[in-house]
Amino acid sequence: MSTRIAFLKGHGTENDFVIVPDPENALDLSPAAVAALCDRRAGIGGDGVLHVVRSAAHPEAREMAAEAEWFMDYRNGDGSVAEMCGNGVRVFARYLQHAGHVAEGDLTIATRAGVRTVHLAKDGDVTVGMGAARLPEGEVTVAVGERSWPARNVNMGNPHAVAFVADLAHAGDLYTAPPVSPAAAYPDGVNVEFVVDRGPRHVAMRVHERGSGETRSCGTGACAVAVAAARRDGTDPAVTGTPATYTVDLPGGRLVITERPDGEIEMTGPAVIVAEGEIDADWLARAVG
Ligand SMILES: N[C@@H](CCC[C@H](N)C(=O)O)C(=O)O
Repeated sequence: MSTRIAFLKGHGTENDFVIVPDPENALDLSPAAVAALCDRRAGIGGDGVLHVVRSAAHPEAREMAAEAEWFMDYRNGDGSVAEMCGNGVRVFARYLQHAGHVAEGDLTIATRAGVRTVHLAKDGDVTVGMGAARLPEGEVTVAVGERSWPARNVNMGNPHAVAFVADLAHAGDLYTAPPVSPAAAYPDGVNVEFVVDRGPRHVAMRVHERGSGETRSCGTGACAVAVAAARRDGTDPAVTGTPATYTVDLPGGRLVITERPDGEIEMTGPAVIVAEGEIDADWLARAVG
């Protein structure tokens, strides 16, 4: 009988992930293996993989081991590595609780963007301290077909271009990545958000994610959108001295984002484990070729 690899499936506002627990970092999770797992027809299906590794066992996380026992080794659906995933970190925390590694309450998780603090609430929602946004200087432009928009360059550990549009349909089918210029502003690629207003401090968005295509939600994207909206609306907490809270509606659900005067951003939303099972290691080896 062939070896089995444990997995779970989870999502946060329908941004869905294959969760692969591998505490000692024993698996060879190549880009091709990640892409095979995320394949929605021939694999399990997901926007990305949450590879769950003890920080002490991963070369990229060893230095964070004293602060955070677990490292979220996040991979996009095409197998590429990303610095951070906001929905992913909530689902990662939910998995740790589900597996009995942590209890309800506060915990820390190591990511490539640094250590993140997480609160697992009794009501089921998960709040993540997402750190502060960086706002690189310079104009960027997002285009779809004949239309183009000025966009805000926001870095949440990973890169975003946020464009306010009149209608979310103007983003088109998002089958391919919308061009962002100048390309030099994003040497490692970019996640692109299209945003419309729904009411005071209430917006809706669609996203094209680097390495995954259009997804039903993006946590770092929602944070980038809230930061851009606060600058546009004159509610920048660093200027007003008052926290700014935005409700962000996504195709897959709702996230609530608060930015504080010191720049720290908190994101609250759901995180759900939907299934668990075993991957046939022979199948994975064949799929990788
Ligand atoms: N869906 C995620 C972001 C995942 C990484 C992104 N595609 C990138 O390459 O930066 C989120 O919820 O933040």
